[in-house]
Amino acid sequence: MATLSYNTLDSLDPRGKKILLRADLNVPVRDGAISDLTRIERLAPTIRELSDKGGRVIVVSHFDRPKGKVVPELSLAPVSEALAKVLCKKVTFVPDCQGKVAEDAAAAMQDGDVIVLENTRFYAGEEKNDPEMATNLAALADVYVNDAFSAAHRAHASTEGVAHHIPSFAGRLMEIELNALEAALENPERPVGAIVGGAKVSTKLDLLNNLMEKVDMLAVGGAMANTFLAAQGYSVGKSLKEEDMLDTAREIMAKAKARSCDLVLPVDVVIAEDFMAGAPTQIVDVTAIPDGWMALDVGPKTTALLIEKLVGLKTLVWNGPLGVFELPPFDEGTNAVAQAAAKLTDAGKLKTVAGGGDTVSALRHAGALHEMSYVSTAGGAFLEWLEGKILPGVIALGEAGREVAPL
Ligand SMILES: Nc1ncnc2c1ncn2[C@@H]1O[C@H](COP(=O)(O)OP(=O)(O)O)[C@@H](O)[C@H]1O
Ligand SMILES: O=C(OP(=O)(O)O)[C@H](O)COP(=O)(O)O
Repeated sequence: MATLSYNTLDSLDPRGKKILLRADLNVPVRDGAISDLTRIERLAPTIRELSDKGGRVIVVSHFDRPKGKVVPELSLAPVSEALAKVLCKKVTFVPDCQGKVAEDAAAAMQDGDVIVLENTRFYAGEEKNDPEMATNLAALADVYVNDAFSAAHRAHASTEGVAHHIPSFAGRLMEIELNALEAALENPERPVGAIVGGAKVSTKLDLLNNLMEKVDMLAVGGAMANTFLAAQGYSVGKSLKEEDMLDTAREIMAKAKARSCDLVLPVDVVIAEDFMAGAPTQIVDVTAIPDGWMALDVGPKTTALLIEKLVGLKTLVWNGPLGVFELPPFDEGTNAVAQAAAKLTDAGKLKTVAGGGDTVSALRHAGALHEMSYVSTAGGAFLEWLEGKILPGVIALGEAGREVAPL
């Protein structure tokens, strides 16, 4: 868990400066409405500080994965409205993040103003870390502040490239996340267990390889588990799985055996034919998922097994819900395990560090959020940090920041 030096807001006088603030406004959405405000609430103090001190705050963020195309449903306009409500302050939405529209909006700002630019991932250059896009973003501002720890594992134009052009600083949330995770997990009390679930199989499955070296128990749930079940030769019906990653899953299973890491996979699942509330469900062993059905939650035997495993741990890290918690009854596994973790934490028997946009939402849904020892806004970034990687967005603050003349 390496750390790097970086400038913080303590060394920035924001007055009169245009500040490009990389936030993570990738909030969970359900039925078209924002279902959890945690990322916005955790970001708000940085914006308030910069704006109250006379900075001109240009918020930039991605939202979901539009893959370089303009997808109107993935506009940041509604998130900008939610930000204004949390800040109790006028926030102007700007319908582009580079080019004339963004340049004019930045040029018209007064001290203390806050604007939100449109989704950076509407441009393919964002995820390619295109130098031209990074230059365009940097040209909007005098300084760059990265407060998006949860996107710091992505080397994108707005998280990495831009820091090479203008003086760069870590925002307050970035600072808090890095310090809190280090304090909680630098020398964790063993045994350490990890629960990894959720749906971002292609980006998270690979990192289990390294994570396994850091933990004594690794439990895999959610859609992530389906790939492991398929890799074991079980049919998973039409469950979400990653065909390309079956070999990686096999590698991870073999490595767990060789390293005596306790790899816990579901033994039973809750299945449905349709992805909707009220659809008929069944509980089946993982060996008996019928064609045309989907595993949407861990089953009761798996839930009991996971709770039993928790009792033997001193430290738990958790990213990714165990099922489609947004759609009851597929929230039951996540709820039960979260409540058990909360109880053990409350009793002082377990330290729990959980993170991820949807994980936070799931823990809140389970009524277990406030018992966690630390809650990070980050999921994938948190897991990569835990692997021992220095995240590109953090490296850029430490090293690229020194390539440009200081203020
Ligand atoms: N078995 C499953 N099949 C499909 N989706 C699942 C399954 N289990 C969990 N999910 C979904 O995973 C999503 C969260 O995954 P992810 O984005 O990786 O978590 P986080 O944002 O906390 O890092 C949730 O929207 C949830 O519905
Ligand atoms: O929601 C996020 O990460 P998370 O789902 O791991 O918590 C971040 O906004 C990063 O999003 P990405 O995984 O599409 O790059």
